[in-house]
Order: sequence, then C-alpha cells, then structure tokens
Amino acid sequence: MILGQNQYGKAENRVVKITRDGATHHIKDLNVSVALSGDMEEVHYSGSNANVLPTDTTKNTVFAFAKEYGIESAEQFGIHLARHFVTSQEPIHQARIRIEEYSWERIATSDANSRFIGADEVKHSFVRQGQETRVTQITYDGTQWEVISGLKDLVVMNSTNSEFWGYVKDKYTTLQEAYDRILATQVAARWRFNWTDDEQKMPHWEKSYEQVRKHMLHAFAETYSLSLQQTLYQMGSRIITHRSEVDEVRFSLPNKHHFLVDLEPFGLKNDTADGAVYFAADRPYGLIEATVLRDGCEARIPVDMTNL
Ligand SMILES: O=c1[nH]c(=O)c2[nH]c(=O)[nH]c2[nH]1
Repeated sequence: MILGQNQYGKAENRVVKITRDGATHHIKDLNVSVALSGDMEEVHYSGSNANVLPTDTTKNTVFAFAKEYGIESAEQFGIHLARHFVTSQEPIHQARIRIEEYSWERIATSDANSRFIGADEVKHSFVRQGQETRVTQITYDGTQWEVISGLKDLVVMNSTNSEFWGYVKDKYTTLQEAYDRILATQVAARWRFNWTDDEQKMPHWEKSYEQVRKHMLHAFAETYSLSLQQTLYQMGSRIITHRSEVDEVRFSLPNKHHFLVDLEPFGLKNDTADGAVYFAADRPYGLIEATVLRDGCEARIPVDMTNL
C-alpha cells in the first residue's frame, strides 16, 4: 500500500479586519482555508509529526498576517500566506489558500434616496450585502503561482429578451417553445489569471474583480438570448475580450425556471403580455456549465470547481 494525494491545514478561518480612516471604517470579512502538502509520508505511516506544522499554527498565521500586513485584497492576502508556508517550512512543497469574501455596504440613515444624492452614510455601520460571495484560490509550489478567482450566488434575471425554441423533440418532449420568457440564474463563476510569478506584473486584484463582474453582468443584460448556453458564452467571451489578465472563465449556471401559471380554470388569461404571473420553480433546474478560453490557452479550472 502507498499513500496517495494528501493535504492538511485549518479550514474556514473567519477573519474580520477593521481599518480606521478617521471616523470612516473599512471592513474586510474573509473565510480563509489553508491546505498544505509536501513530505508528509511519515505522519501517515508512523505518526511522526517531525514535518508537521500544526493546523493550529496555520490558523494563527492567518490572524497574525491580517494584523501585521493587512488585507489589501483576498488575492494579495492569499499570495502572502502561500508564499510564507512554502518558503518558511522545508517539508512543505505546496500551499493552496482558498478564500471567500463577504461584502458589507454602509448603512445610509437619512431618507431612502440618500445613497444616490451622496447624503450621510454612517461611517461605521454596515449591512451585509445579500449578493454574491467573492472567492479566490491561490496555489504556490515554490516557483509557479496559480490564481483562480470568482464568485458564487450572484442572482440575475432578465424579464424579457429571452427565447427558447428550435430544440430537438422526441416522444418525451412536452416543453412548449418560448418566444418571450424569463431568464434567471444564480451565477457561479471562476476565472484563471495568467499571472504566474512576476511581482511587477501582478494584476490590481480589486479593480480586476470589479471589472470582470461588470462585464459579466453587462453581457447578461445586453445579450438577446436564444438559450442560457448562448448567454453563458457571451458572458465569458466579454471577459476574455476586455480583461487581458484572464485566460479562462468557467461558469455553472442553474436555469431558474419561471413557468407561466395556468389561470384558465379561474377564467383568467395569463400570457407574457403585461401583468403575467409566474411560478418560480426551485427544482429541478437545468444546469448549464462551460468554460470559455482565450485562443491557444489550456483549460485548467477543474470541471467541478464552480460548485464549491
Ligand atoms: O436556455 C435553455 N437551454 C436549455 O438547454 C434548455 N432546456 C430546457 O428544457 N430549457 C432550456 N433553456
């Protein structure tokens, strides 16, 4: 018998850092998971802990680094941690840092429109954004870096400009062709940066995230969709076209079906004209998944990664 792939570390370190800029506070709220691998045969075979940096220490390092070096971005923080584990401990050959980031929005306390007219925002009160979770994974083996960032649970809907027809029909097909339907999904996406080692050429992680997210949303909104597959491809290709730091994007898009309710039994006509009523089904759902790649680049984002 031999030992196969193995890794260890502390998972889900919830670290919150508050930075004070006078009365204005800033929050970084992360969930950091560390996975280390290297010369770990002996701890498995004989129980010798000689090569084992305790998972407890990896947890402490996460919190200490947040204090000592700050959290400029999830990516930057992950890179710093990965480098530390691989370069400070001889037996550790690879570090994988996964980070989820939760965002907070300032609470506006004057009238409902205050956010739009720049009126008072409480400088130290926040409401957790119910929107997406930002994610990143940094892997370092002592020479090469791999940075894959992304998001999950970003729920989007187009209330028109979506059709679905012309599909294969066999004896089990009952689906009616749709010429004006709702298109809704909960986006899970991962994108791989082509940055591998040159510190000078490191992307601006925060700006990159905002821009990738923007292109993704604009493509979703602006595509007149004949299928969710087509929309997915547009979202990915818009990112590849506009963001030179990204070589590969992978999506997992559940088709959140909205079915027109049959109201005929109540003598009510219900079609897509004004005032239509839909049943939002939660399952089963179509699941549309694909990778969009820059020409000449290799697909490296694992197929099931977007479901993490
Ligand atoms: O956008 C869609 N793609 C499909 O492959 C599909 N299949 C289905 O039943 N409805 C849809 N919608």
